[in-house]
Amino acid sequence: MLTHNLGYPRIGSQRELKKASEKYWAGTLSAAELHQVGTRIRQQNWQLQQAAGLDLIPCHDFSYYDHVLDTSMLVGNIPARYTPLVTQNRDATELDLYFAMARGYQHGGLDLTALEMTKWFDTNYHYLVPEFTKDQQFSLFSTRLFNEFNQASQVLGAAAKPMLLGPVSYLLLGKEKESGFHRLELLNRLLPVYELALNRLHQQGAAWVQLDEPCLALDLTLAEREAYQRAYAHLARRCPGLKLLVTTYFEGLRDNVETALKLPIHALHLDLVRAPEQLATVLPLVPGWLSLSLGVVDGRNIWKNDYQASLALIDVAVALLGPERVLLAPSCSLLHSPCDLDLETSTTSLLAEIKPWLSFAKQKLGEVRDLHQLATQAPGSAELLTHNQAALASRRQSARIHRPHIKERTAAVTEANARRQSPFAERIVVQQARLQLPLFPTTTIGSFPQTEDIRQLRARWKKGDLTDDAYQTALRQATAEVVQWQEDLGLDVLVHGEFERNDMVEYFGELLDGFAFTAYGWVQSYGSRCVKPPILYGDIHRPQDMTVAWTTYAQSLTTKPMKGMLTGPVTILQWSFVRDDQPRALTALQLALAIREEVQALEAADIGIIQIDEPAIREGLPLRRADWPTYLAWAVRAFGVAASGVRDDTQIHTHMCYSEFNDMLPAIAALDADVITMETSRSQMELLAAFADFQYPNQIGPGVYDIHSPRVPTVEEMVALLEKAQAILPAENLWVNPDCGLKTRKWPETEAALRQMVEAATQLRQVAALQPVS
Ligand SMILES: CN1c2c(nc(N)[nH]c2=O)NC[C@@H]1CNc1ccc(C(=O)N[C@@H](CCC(=O)N[C@@H](CCC(=O)N[C@@H](CCC(=O)O)C(=O)O)C(=O)O)C(=O)O)cc1
Ligand SMILES: N[C@@H](CCS)C(=O)O
Ligand SMILES: [Zn+2]
Repeated sequence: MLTHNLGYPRIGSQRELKKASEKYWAGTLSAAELHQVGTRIRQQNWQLQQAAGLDLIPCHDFSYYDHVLDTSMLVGNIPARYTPLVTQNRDATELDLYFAMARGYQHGGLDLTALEMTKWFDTNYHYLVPEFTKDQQFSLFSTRLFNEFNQASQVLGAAAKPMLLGPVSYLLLGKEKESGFHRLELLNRLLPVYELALNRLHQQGAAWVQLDEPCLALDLTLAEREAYQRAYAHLARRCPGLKLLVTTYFEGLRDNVETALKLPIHALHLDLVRAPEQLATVLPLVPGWLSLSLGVVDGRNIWKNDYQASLALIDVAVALLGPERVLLAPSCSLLHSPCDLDLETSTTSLLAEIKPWLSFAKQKLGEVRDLHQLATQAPGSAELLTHNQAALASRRQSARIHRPHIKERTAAVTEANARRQSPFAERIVVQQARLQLPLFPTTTIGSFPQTEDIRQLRARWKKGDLTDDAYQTALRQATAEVVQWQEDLGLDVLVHGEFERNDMVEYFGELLDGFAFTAYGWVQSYGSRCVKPPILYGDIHRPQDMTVAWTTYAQSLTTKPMKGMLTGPVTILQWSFVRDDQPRALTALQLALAIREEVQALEAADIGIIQIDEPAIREGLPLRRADWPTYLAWAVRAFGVAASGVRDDTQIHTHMCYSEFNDMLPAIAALDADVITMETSRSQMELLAAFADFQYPNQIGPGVYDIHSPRVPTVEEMVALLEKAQAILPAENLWVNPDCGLKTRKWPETEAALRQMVEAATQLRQVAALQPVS
């Protein structure tokens, strides 16, 4: 029984890669220094996994930005718009090209947009979407895979297990950039490149190669299933001698079991945390040539593994297949886990109390090793099991988790609590009478640049080097400046800037009872950006106002409407590590009640517009359509509960970003937010056509520029996008705003972009004023 790992966090336990990449982009670190940081992180990760006793250790799980982009680089899928970077700039390196595709490029007269970015399945990780054209060609381009395999094998003193995104998932996760073909038609051109790569790895000494095929756990068409057969028949035939391990995760195989089990591969990985029930279906059908990798340790959450439950799964598999055909592993890559619980050394925090219940990436490797020890009944097994059961029992019995009055309130929520008092058509009339907004009102999504200054201020305050008073005073000053600045720019609906927030979820986690938070529990979100998800371990209670003082202070400085800014219940749920001892729907409802109280407190403080961000509502959508109705029903209800405890003249906004929303328009309409602001600019407003077809009744602010790139949009391109929007949606329903919050941007580009955005709205208003009144 071999133990292995699908992937280890690549940011470094102290976020070394984030810090180095950002310095490299700022021009204060050389490429060689950045590569040194990368090399060091990989080396540490390999050594740590070796020390944990794993048999097969992954390599090429590291990435300087994103592993899907790495695959594009490997197979030479570089969209034509990046060619001038190489032809016009002789000094441009592969790394420059790589980061240009990731972040856009605006230098030396070149203005290249980044690849589109979207959510990696139902996680908070974002990948860069491969672009495909009809005559797409592939060829081996980047040699990073081969270099890293050599490095790993040197460090380990044995062959590492290279991992790469499988060819079918790679194609399915991409997008056609022109009509007239389907990207799966490119498979025949792609496979020879995979074949070359695998054979080269084999020549370098690889025995196993891990090919991630998470799409194999999705709803598949016949053509997609056939593509899997074709792809792996080809690779098995052309790469003899290599042991191919195909991994699936985030869902069960369900109706793809037959397809998966027919693949001529050496081993198949199953996510038995998300879908433990699939083992019973799969086991009797496993062909004689196939080994099973059992993903029994949760790669997506931070709770200690229940050894008894895992052993029950391992034992049945071993009984049927024999130990030599069973591998043990985490459920998915540990990319989604924080690095190391041992770094959490505070003895006074709440976390210290719940620490025995937790396990981060490093500890999860220990769990895989323990499970191997238990499954093979090695000496010390009994103590391991007893210790594990004691930790789980202490969590189950903890008085910290359960609050009867919260359970009663949650049970008493009615359907009326989840609905506004009047329909939108009536609400908008009283809201407009109160707010007096112009046509094409301009606004932003909430956050403004979180500069070094602001972050250091907070770091000093958290360390105790700055008093509460000094911290508050500095934040009030930043808020006052940004209010004045927005007035000067001519924005119509202002925000307070969110300077007091470390993160839009962690901030609320810190203020609500039922959450614990970590000091170093960072997880990569995209590129160099990380999040520190709070740990939702118990019943949720709101002991105090969370945003009212900041919002009312900002409102006191202006006569323009100031938007209250909250994170919605589904997003808090989705971006936290949540309890696994009750249904997510129930946890969402508890969060919704807490947010509802905050919404009501803002209304009572005379705030006329309240935005409840729900960027993660799409991300939480189950990966299988059959499960959608149940999720959407409770998610929409949770939003409704949070949003509906207010008068008709209080305008509720929501915001969503970085996902495909077309397939959930009825649910978005059911949220019944008065205004929704959303990402559309990278996809050139494609989404709006769907809203128009659906005859979406409420107001919409389609993002007119991409905030994930430092690139400053021109007035003309924003006018063009808005004209597109206006051609399909009533002008009086349109708002003008960026894609998402501006916290990741710098001030100069933020000011330039918003100035142009206000100008774009002004031009549209002028044109509208010239139109005859119908
Ligand atoms: C909108 N998005 C979000 C997602 N998920 C969230 N949980 N939050 C989001 O906002 N998912 C989808 C999108 C896109 N994703 C992101 C994710 C992360 C960022 C981002 O800017 N992250 C910051 C970290 C934010 C934070 O927690 N800041 C803290 C700590 C700051 C810090 O690093 N402090 C230093 C000391 C200070 C210094 O020297 O500078 C330290 O601790 O070492 C804070 O502000 O207090 C990031 O930097 O990665 C954006 C979009
Ligand atoms: N209000 C948040 C939403 C991000 S999705 C922000 O502006 O950062
Ligand atoms: Zn957003």
